[in-house]
Amino acid sequence: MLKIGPYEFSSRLLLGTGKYPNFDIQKEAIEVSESEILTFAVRRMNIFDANQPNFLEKLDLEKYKLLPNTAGASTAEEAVRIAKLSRASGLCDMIKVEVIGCQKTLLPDPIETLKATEELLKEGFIVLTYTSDDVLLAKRLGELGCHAIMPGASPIGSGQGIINPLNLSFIIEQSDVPVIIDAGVGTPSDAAIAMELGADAVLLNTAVSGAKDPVKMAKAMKLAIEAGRLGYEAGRIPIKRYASASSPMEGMSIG
Ligand SMILES: CC(=O)[C@@H](O)[C@H](O)COP(=O)(O)O
Repeated sequence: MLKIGPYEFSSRLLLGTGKYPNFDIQKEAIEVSESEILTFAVRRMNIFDANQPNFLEKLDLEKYKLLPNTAGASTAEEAVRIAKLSRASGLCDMIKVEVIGCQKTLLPDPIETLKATEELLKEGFIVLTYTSDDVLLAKRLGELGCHAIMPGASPIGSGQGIINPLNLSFIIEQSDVPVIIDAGVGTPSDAAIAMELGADAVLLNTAVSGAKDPVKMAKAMKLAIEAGRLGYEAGRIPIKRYASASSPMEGMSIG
């Protein structure tokens, strides 16, 4: 089970809701993924105007835990304001902190991310923080008491996969809270590698919504995450420099 704050989930795939070709494909892909947590940018929701299209409108929201995110914020103050707006609208007490420091790379601003996390924890939110793969920053976030740490595999929407597995493994090793690899996943094998490293879950969006067949890719991601987790739990063999026969002859009497 994946445990985040007081909540428990059987799926280890968190899915974004944006950029699908249409709402029917979005709905089908999400269903097939068996994801239980859906994230969306609060800023893109027309919370106060019922006449505007709502990009969650086709979904049976009873079936999912919503994870509003603060995308669009570039300061801690903005992120906190977005989170409070989201909670006031009754969306959820969980929030994904996303404070972007650079519009070209969409990498998070470490200082503002830390500040926003601290403030939102004080406000009683269940805080999941999107961060870079910086090991010490992840440590500081954990010490603050955030409920999950979400280091990026590579820049959002880039599909570059896991650029720094070593840093991610250090983050996973030191963390007392779930580590969710977020952003940059391009293929099912990227997601499987994240899980084999020992991540607790993977959050992705573009790899599914931008695939030629999003529904098929959603299924592939689900299976890859399950396979990666099983592989991690099974324990991989040690890597050896030289060969070691798969059918040893020792103890066999060959005439
Ligand atoms: C939807 C969301 O939260 C994104 O900001 C997230 O980081 C996913 O990134 P990818 O689109 O690269 O999977």
